Amino acid sequence: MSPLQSTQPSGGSLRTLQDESECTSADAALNTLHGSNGSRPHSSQPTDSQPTDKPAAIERAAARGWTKPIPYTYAAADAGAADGDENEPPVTAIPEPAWLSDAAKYEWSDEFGEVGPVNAALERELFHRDELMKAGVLTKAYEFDVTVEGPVQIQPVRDFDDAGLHPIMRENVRLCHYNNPTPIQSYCIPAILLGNDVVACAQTGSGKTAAYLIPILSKLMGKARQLSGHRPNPHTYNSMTDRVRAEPLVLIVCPTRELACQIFDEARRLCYRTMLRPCVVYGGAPTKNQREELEKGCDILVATPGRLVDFMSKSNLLSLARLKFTVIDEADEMLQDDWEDTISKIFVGKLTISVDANEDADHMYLMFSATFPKAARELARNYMADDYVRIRVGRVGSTHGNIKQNIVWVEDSEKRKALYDLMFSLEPNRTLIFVNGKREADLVDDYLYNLGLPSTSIHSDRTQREREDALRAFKGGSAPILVATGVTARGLDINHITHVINYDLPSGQHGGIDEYVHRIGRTARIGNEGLATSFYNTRNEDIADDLVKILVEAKQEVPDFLQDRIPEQVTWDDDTDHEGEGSTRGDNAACGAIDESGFAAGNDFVAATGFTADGDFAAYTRTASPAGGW
Ligand SMILES: Nc1ncnc2c1ncn2[C@@H]1O[C@H](COP(=O)(O)OP(=O)(O)OP(=O)(O)O)[C@@H](O)[C@H]1O
Repeated sequence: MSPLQSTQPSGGSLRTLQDESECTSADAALNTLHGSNGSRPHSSQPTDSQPTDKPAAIERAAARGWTKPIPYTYAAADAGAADGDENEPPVTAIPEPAWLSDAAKYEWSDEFGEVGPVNAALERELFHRDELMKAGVLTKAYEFDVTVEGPVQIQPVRDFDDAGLHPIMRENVRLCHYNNPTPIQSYCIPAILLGNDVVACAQTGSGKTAAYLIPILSKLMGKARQLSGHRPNPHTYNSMTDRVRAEPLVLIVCPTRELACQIFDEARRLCYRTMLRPCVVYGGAPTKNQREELEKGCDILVATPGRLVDFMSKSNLLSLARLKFTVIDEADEMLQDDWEDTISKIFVGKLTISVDANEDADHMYLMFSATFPKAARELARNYMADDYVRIRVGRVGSTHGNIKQNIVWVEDSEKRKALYDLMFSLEPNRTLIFVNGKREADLVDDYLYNLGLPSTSIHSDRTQREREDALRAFKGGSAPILVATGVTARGLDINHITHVINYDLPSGQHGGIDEYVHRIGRTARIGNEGLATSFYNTRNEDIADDLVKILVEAKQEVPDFLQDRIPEQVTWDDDTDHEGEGSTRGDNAACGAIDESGFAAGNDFVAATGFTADGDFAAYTRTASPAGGW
């Protein structure tokens, strides 16, 4: 018997989730469900909670409050506009785009002067949709250690008013309802405005996208006219005679199509009323639509690697010669071997010789992620300027305290039943279920759907049409249960995902603990709270040690069957600033030039004094909290 097995709870009165199925309080249900000692939640004996015929199943799900499952016509079901304020004048709703790349953006006209006029319909579509994320209200004090490493002193900003933003950017930030910068934004905004290359790492859902978009776009606003390529007039545009070659100033590359569309969405909001024109290109959707958008001019290009390289090979369609900023989002994923070739093509002018090379000395390179294993960090340095700034909020790869993490023992053979019962143990809410295989995703989705639960699924074998429709249904609420493979783990930002379930925990070979962190990070974003439930059994022993460290670090309950894995002290092999032999940064970081002066208490920003006498590289750590809420 393995040590793990010997610590499993055994026998006794085996509870079934049926006992909780009629609970009205989610918390009460969870407490009983998982037991105060993390006891095995599911019986291996048959239970009678699962209806045997479909009408009864649908009736039971409806009685619990789940919406009726609908067959595959999601787009039609969700086409409605957001609810409006009675006092607002009627505004014609912008119809849902056929593809996310076609989504409406602010169309600039040269007659506009410095700032474009308000476009009420677009404003409503960009800033007032029900499904947009709402920041949580802080119920407890949060403090993060922020480590900054680099040759320049970064003065964090605590208020967007003091950040030196372009007035239109300031206004757009207000329209986004971003009241205060998050800790990563506090440091990245000044670092990027100062012109530094940046490698940044902060927890999931902490606003990293805006941390780079706000300063980059703000820097370009006001200069766009002089920097951008020729732009046809959108109001008289003739696709036969007026089309131009896209020459973006900003390139943002990320690993998944869904994430690309999401970053594009944020760029659409932050470019509102300016001449900066964002576009997105990603695989699976027709090239025609994306090409047509590029031909109207593009300043901000968000892309997945494959489609980008494809378009880069068409020199009359896309040129990177004007690029001023290259951002790699989910950088550790993008720096994996699979992408190496693509990434070096993207870093033209840095690593490879190309006719279209961008030789601009001012070209800035930025990398962002919530996880950043040491090997990826070392690789990242090859692409950055020598004087790049590295910013990290909390430990690289850590989760944050507002995700309640539950690990429950469920044998493989019992997983479906346990899942079904779990869906009845809590109030119906938007729930994301992760499995490790595409076929499993289909099977689990079918299983739930046939039992009257409003589920849909997404994985890489699905057509892009199906992927976009599934996400739309999930966001719109017509299918509030989404079964997904890891493809959606990274970056997805959907409001009110209150529960993430790891039906399968990620294996060590498939992302391991980093993928776990990304997956559970789909809930409890930007100051909200959420629950992550993971089914665990002997097959997950390979990530058990890291899982326990994550639980202890985030002050979560460790179940009985993992108690013997608790280390005396939680340490992480690669959590060090020593990035390799002879690293100047590492040496200086280690020589104790650290200033612990914080700005959390009373929002007191104290100047960092942690620099070496000769002003060379130094690392310093402060604490930061989301000033006055998110
Ligand atoms: N200052 C802010 N105040 C309130 N909400 C914000 C702020 N900045 C960003 N947000 C919102 O927070 C949500 C999460 O942001 P984002 O997706 O950029 O997080 P992230 O750190 O990139 O997460 P992940 O690592 O999971 O990709 C988004 O809905 C965004 O609109």
